[in-house]
Amino acid sequence: MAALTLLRRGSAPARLLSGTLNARNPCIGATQGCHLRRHFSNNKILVELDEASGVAIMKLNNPPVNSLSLELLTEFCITIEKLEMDRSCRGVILTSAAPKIFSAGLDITEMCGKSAEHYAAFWRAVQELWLTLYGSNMVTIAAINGTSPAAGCLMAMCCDFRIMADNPKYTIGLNETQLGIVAPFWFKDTMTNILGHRLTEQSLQLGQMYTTPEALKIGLVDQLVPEDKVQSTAAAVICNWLAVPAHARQITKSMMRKQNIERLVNHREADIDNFVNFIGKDSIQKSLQVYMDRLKQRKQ
Ligand SMILES: CC/C=C\C/C=C\C/C=C\CCC/C=C/C(=O)SCCNC(=O)CCNC(=O)[C@H](O)C(C)(C)COP(=O)(O)OP(=O)(O)OC[C@H]1O[C@@H](n2cnc3c(N)ncnc32)[C@H](O)[C@@H]1OP(=O)(O)O
Repeated sequence: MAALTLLRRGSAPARLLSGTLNARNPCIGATQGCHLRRHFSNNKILVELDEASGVAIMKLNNPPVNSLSLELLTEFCITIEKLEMDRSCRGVILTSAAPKIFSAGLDITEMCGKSAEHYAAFWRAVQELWLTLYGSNMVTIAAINGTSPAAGCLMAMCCDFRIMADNPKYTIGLNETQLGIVAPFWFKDTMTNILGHRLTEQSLQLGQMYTTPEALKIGLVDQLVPEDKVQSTAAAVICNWLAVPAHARQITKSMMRKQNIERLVNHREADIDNFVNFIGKDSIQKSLQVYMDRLKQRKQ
């Protein structure tokens, strides 16, 4: 259904080819003071679209930790698609409205004690998020202003560029094995394209969460900046990306990501069956329950 914008639209979409004003650098308008800002929000996602620059700031807003519930996942995809269809939007900065947490990853309660039908609907929504974000034509910049485990890290990895707040308390990584679960092949593929095979293998087996200097060193994030500079740096970086001729950048992005996207599209139903069977196992349910109990005990 949604997703696969890159593949569906194939080459450069008409909306970008027909753009005239500031086609070379759409951020120019923003610096000339002609700010037209549109705000819209669903329950869990806040959006501010600056029509002058063509940049939307999309904030995850699901307190306390931005866990990715079915509701949030659904709203996320609707928002990206809406922005994708909006002629005035060319790029998205993805960030968090929560202090200190970018996203805690998938909402574990959606994967515990529910029916097979629920697990299937949930997993389809997780797939949809990946397809929509990873396959977006827009420039996507992750402004990672907090800790970002598992699917939180996946969301950041789907973006074209990652800027993280240089805070010693923040970590990022795919920690699934620490929960007794397994990152699926498309999480793995996304990380492999960033880190390479060896490092991804090690990272996934250990369920490694990286500190910010470690994440920068291995290339999991592209830039570390002081916490109060995350948004301004993201705004500057996205201007550079938007200055590249859109059709050429999009075709290149499509060329780099197409294979991974097709792999999930072609195995989507089998991947859902796999998830439902896996997550429904007593042993896996027990692992998740133990993990949730530990999270709660940490506070006592
Ligand atoms: C053969 C098989 C082959 C292939 C496999 C097939 C299919 C694949 C199968 C499975 C794949 C699943 C992929 C899963 C991806 C995920 O994203 S899983 C989620 C991983 N996330 C985490 O591990 C993060 C856990 N949370 C934390 O570490 C911390 O909460 C935090 C560092 C994010 C924040 O710390 P604090 O600020 O100290 O906040 P609290 O810990 O007190 O949390 C507040 C509140 O929120 C609850 N919570 C935290 N995280 C989650 C979550 N992810 N989901 C749901 N709820 C969460 C936490 O319990 C607290 O609740 P209360 O106690 O206040 O009720």
